[in-house]
Amino acid sequence: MVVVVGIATLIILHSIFKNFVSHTKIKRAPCPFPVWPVLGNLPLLGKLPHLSLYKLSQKYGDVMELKLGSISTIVISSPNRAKEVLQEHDLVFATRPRSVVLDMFTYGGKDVAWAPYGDDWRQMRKLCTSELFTTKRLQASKKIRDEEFSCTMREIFEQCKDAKPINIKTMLHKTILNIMTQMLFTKRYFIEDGFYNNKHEQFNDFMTKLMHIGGTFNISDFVPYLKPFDLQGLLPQARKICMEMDQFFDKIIHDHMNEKRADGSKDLVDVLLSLPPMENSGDRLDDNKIKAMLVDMLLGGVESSNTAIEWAFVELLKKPKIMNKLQDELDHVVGHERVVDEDDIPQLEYLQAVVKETFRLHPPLTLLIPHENMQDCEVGGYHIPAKTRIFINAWAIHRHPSAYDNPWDFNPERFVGSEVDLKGTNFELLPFGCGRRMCAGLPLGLITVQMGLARLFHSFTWKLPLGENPQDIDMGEVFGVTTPKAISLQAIGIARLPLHIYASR
Ligand code: HEM
Repeated sequence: MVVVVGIATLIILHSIFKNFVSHTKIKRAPCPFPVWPVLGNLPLLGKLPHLSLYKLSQKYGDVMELKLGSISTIVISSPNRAKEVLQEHDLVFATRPRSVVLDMFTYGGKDVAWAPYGDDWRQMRKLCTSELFTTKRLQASKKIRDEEFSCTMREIFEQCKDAKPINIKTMLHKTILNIMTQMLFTKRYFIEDGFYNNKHEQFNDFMTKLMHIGGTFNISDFVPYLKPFDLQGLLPQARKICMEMDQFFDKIIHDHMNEKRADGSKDLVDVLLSLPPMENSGDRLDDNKIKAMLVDMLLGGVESSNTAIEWAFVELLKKPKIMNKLQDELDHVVGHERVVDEDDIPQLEYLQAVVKETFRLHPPLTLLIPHENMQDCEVGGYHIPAKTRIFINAWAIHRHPSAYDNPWDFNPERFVGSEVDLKGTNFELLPFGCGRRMCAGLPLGLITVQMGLARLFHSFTWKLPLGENPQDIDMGEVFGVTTPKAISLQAIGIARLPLHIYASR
């Protein structure tokens, strides 16, 4: 009897002790104040969430837990903690939270970027690496990029003659969109007689709206019981965009199935149409999967590169010595009798440093794409329950004092001779993310930014319109799918190569 009572007492004590230990072990990350009823911390995000969250991290630390509406959200703001999430617990954090509007745009998450982690995502992601973004395919599309940048050079050259200011963002948008649409479906969207026009307004119109609505912070994603009320009126707009987009993509698919190109060349839609089905039905990949991939590539591929190039322009205008040094390198490696070629990039070390420094201070996706954890996990000693939303604040990480001296200063020299690359192995520089969900289009995005800058600064030197001072350039940002400059930059190009070079391209 005594033995039985003794054993029972030991069991009870053990379970009390275990509970006590597990309770004291569970430590939640600090939560900023105030937490409002219904909205939680949402009002703290303001118009520029990456900046507000950076400021909060100065007070609450590198791992914070916010209540956004009813959604628990962890914000990571240092390289070490990013390494824990994206490398040590890569698999646990490999899924994405749902978003009402992006679900509509991506045919219910049939794409890669917004798809939940699972077999469908794995297969689509494999397609990206084995079929769509291979080195061979990137090499094959070199001519497209070369011709598009040449076309842009000619346009700038014409405007140079009257010293006309050029809207850098609008000009690059046309160039990069043309590169993407040519690679995807062999069509240019802004060209007539060698110069751009706005002939394809419908396409341009829904692309602009897609970017805008896709990047809007939707309250329904954070306070799910408000979903039926759609307080911001996003759903009718999203439905209209989806309808127009769907018709547009249907026509592209239809044309591709019915017209074979005389030269036998294949664009990315041809490749997608030639792939076997993932399900056991049909004889090829489901149309919605193809369309969802097109959305990813148009949404992800155009604005991110454009945003980066515009910010580089701003920084180079503000620091003419850096612009001169970049141009000296270009002159030394390329000379004045030809334009820059993609094969020159490995020799252009200072250009690569300028690009890294631009991505550091101005990561186009300031909070990457949100991640979500599939299981409970611990980061920085804090417990993170399953299904928590994760924001990796790349904008804050890139300014972390543990990684950079004078982090607010634009100084490409810091990357000259440094081993830090953009491939997601250095957690102090993560503009393309890292791990399983890192950018699937990195090589294309990177070469577009490098070539864009190389071509534009080798062929022209740049100054602000008369009376404007570089130090007064407005540095305001707008938060959306990407974080571009709020007021687009206008600059005047001055030709710096012999005239026949512009004419011959
Ligand atoms: C300068 C250019 C670009 C930047 C800065 C950029 C940045 C990013 C970032 C930060 C992510 C999310 C990573 C994460 O959540 O951890 C991402 C994902 C992605 N990007 Fe890019 N990107 C660029 C260009 C492109 C291009 C050109 C394409 C394709 C044409 C592309 C396709 C994708 C896709 C499909 C994903 C989703 C990957 C997944 O969830 O598995 N991106 N990108």
